[in-house]
Amino acid sequence: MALVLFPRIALCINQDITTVAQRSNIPDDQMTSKPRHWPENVQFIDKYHYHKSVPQTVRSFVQGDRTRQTNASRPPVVIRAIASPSHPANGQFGLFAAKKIPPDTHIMDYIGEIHCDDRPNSNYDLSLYRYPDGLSVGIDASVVGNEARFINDFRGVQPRPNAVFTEKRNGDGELRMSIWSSKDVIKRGDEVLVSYGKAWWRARSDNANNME
Ligand SMILES: C[S@@+](CC[C@H](N)C(=O)[O-])C[C@H]1O[C@@H](n2cnc3c(N)ncnc32)[C@H](O)[C@@H]1O
Repeated sequence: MALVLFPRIALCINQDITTVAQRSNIPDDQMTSKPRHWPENVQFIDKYHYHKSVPQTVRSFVQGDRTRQTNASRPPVVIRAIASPSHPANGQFGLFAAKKIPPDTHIMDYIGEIHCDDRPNSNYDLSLYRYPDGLSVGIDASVVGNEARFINDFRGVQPRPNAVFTEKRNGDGELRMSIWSSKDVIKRGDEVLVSYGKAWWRARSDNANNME
């Protein structure tokens, strides 16, 4: 899994959600209610947005047959500010279980902007699919996304992740990167943590070293 993040884009802090929507030409009917602690400079969405770098064939592949319809329900997680000096993401946000989550349970899907261009500076960019010819499809949640964008890596927090990313088609046939609980129960109040993968961290430490 290659999760890749931007150093937070310096969008104007008091820019409201309407302004972001207008700027990105997003229809009003795609605006959904924001969860608590949602940042003002990120648009909350529950459906993919498609960047112009995505060819129609790729878009059709991601969307699938779309003959079925499912209703999305609110995920069993909440966004919470981290205020623990021992947490490596102290001062940021994380995703926490709002209720007990049984093992091997679908928690939610990672939603953002589907793109086929390179986003080397995004820290919210997750790899969705790679074609044999090397074309890569990513989901970038740096500017638009859902609660899943707040999931942290387990390193320095817990000995192991309690959740995993799994590529799967949803009930509508759309290709999603979903978050599932792993083999253990996640207790109410526990932080939900995945592994971003060693390559994700290596890429960032290489970048930091190159800037020295
Ligand atoms: C996808 S975001 C996760 C949500 C982020 N904490 C936030 O509040 O927006 C990835 C960023 O979270 C932070 N992060 C996540 N897991 C971390 C960890 N184990 N140690 C240090 N930083 C972490 C890093 O700043 C990373 O670039």
